[in-house]
Amino acid sequence: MQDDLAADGTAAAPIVDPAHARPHATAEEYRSAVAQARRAAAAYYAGEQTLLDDAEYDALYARIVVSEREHPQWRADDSPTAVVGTPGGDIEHSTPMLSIGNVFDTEGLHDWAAKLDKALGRPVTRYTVEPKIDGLAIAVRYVEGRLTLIATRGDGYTGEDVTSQARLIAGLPTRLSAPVTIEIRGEVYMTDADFAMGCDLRLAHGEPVFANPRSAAAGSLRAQRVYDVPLSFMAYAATGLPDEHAHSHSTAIAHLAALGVATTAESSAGLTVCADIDEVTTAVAALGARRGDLGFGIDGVVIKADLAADQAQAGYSTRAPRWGIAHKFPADTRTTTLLRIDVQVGRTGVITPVAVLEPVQVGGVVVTSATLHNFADLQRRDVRAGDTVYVRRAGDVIPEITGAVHDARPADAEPYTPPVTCPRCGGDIDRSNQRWRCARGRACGEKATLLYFTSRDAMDIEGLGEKILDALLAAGHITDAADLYALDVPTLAAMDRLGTVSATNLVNSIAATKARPLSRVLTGLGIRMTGRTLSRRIARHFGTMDAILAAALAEWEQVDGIGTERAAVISAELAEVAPLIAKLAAHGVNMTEPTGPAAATDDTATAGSALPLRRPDGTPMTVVVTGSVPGLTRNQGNEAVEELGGKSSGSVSARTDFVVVGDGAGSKATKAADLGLPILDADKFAQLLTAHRAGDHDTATAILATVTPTPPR
Ligand SMILES: NC(=O)c1ccc[n+]([C@@H]2O[C@H](COP(=O)([O-])OP(=O)(O)OC[C@H]3O[C@@H](n4cnc5c(N)ncnc54)[C@H](O)[C@@H]3O)[C@@H](O)[C@H]2O)c1
Repeated sequence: MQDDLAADGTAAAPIVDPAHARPHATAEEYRSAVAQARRAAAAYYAGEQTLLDDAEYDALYARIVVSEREHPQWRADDSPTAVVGTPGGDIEHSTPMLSIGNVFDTEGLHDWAAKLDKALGRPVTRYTVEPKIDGLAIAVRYVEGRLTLIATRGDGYTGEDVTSQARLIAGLPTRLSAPVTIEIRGEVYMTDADFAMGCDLRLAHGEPVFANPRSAAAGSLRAQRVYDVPLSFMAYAATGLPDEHAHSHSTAIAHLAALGVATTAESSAGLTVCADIDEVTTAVAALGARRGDLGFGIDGVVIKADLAADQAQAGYSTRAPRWGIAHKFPADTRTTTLLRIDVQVGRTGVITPVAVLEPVQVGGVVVTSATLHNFADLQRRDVRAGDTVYVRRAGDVIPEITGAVHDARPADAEPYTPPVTCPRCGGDIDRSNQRWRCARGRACGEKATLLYFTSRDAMDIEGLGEKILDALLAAGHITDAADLYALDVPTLAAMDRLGTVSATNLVNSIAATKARPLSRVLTGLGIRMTGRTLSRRIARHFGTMDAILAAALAEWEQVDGIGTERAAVISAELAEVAPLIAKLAAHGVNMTEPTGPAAATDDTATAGSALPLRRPDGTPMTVVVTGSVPGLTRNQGNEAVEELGGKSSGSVSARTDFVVVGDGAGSKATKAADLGLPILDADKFAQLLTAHRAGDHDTATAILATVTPTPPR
């Protein structure tokens, strides 16, 4: 079925809006989709290993909805569109426990609000915005303040009695602070911290890990095992409250909190009251941005008409209230194929298994690799190349593999064999700790790191070749880049091949590099996922190393070219090299980026200045350089674009302002012509740079005026 979904493209999308789904071609196909959805839902609600990830389920569901709309005669009684959850139980609910409608974007939200206004015949009085906790719904009865019953949502009309689990659920007191008789509804969920602990416990008991905190909560609620981990509860509704508290959703929730129940309002996500749908949109975006920092999983935001009077007037459809809607977020756990397991050796010699994945959208980001933590964990989880694995991005951390779908394992998948020697230097591995290390520690790989640090792209230390580095390492004179700055003439002069003169020259040339701009130092650190261009952007954006080290993940994403995955990797790697940075700074290495026209690439900076590659509103033009520019290397060509105030890009798209085309230009020039993009000859570009450097604005303007669009082919 995954193949079937992929064929129409729906499975590849993180979320499928029914508006974009295609109906099934035949009644048989429809029925098989219904059967598959039923099986998946049964596993999902039972907290077993999920057969599909949420996005795949949503795609399947969306096609079922569209098929039923176009072929009402096909409609099956057991269609997932006809039932809520599954299966039922012995406890009859006082009122049905319904699902909730979904929207996936701001447009959908506005449409929903417009429909609601129309149904009321007036604007909704006000709204509430609260987290859509990714757990499972329960109804909890209190009689005179004492907890008497907990029931799962089941099929929406009847649920299972799970009262005996009350002791496991934090936030749900067995006695309220007042002797009231009410029914509370809310979500049982597992916090991120409890989920991590739960996975370890299950592994220790030889059981497969849960796919995500939601299925962990569902599994733990129904199971009775000694090692079950704590569950948590958050209330989002109640019946039976007196009018003074029940006249609005926000007052009802506040009263529940006063009775001692955990609610959405005091959670880290909070409950926001909004005057209109624009305020709602802002609140939804704000909560979405904090999604990773809440300490528990949310799969969206729930928006409700706040006033009980508005709710009563709007009423319900068969499956869901009309007065509430969920704005769903992209799923944060997806399944994909593990292509192979790579082994990475970190700067300090730590050896880690890394999963190389079939690219998959997780939480709105394309993920291609994920951590497998350590070898012991990998073996316990029994993850193998070829497996379908769960990939999870909990907020802004590096994606992780939480387990494999063992039922979907190909027959020929071989168990993983960890390395016996360090994959980088071939030396012994120290296995005394769970985190394996090359026995040579930092010394492993330091030559490669040092060579890069001293290279032309980075600190560009003249006269320091590979042979001298080898000799310095062998003699123990240096162990890292910072030690280079402590070398003195007598030490160097005493070495083979180096006399006093050469030694003096080398000491001087090393010392001269202390003044290099921060961008060079950053490049030299060899942070994964950054190169020279990105290091320059980072340096210019933050200005100082202190600001870089203090930057929060959200600030990283402000830097052009840095998305969530990259931000997490870069900041983690920087934290790892922080001691080296401190040591370099102690030797007097410059840790600031010069400002001035050449540095003005920040989108907000120097609007209206004399930088030729700025648009009238001061934002940088996007320029692609392809082929050679006279007098400049490729890197220098890109640097020149930035010096001129533009933003250099490696790929041509409709958003490119113009393309600089030089000798040897290839497919990028062709694509630019296809798109009818303006082209600037490389010679003219070199002249533009010269004119700009000479402060000759008229010539620069005249050259830019020759940039004319080519007609599309
Ligand atoms: N992966 C699978 O195989 C699979 C199978 C079945 C369902 N699903 C997932 O479940 C979803 C459908 O399930 P559903 O019908 O239970 O709907 P839902 O879980 O998406 O939404 C309704 C539920 O939201 C919960 N909720 C959380 N916070 C709330 C709040 N603040 N206010 C009100 N309600 C709140 C309630 O429990 C309510 O029952 C699908 O979108 C799909 O992603 C996945």
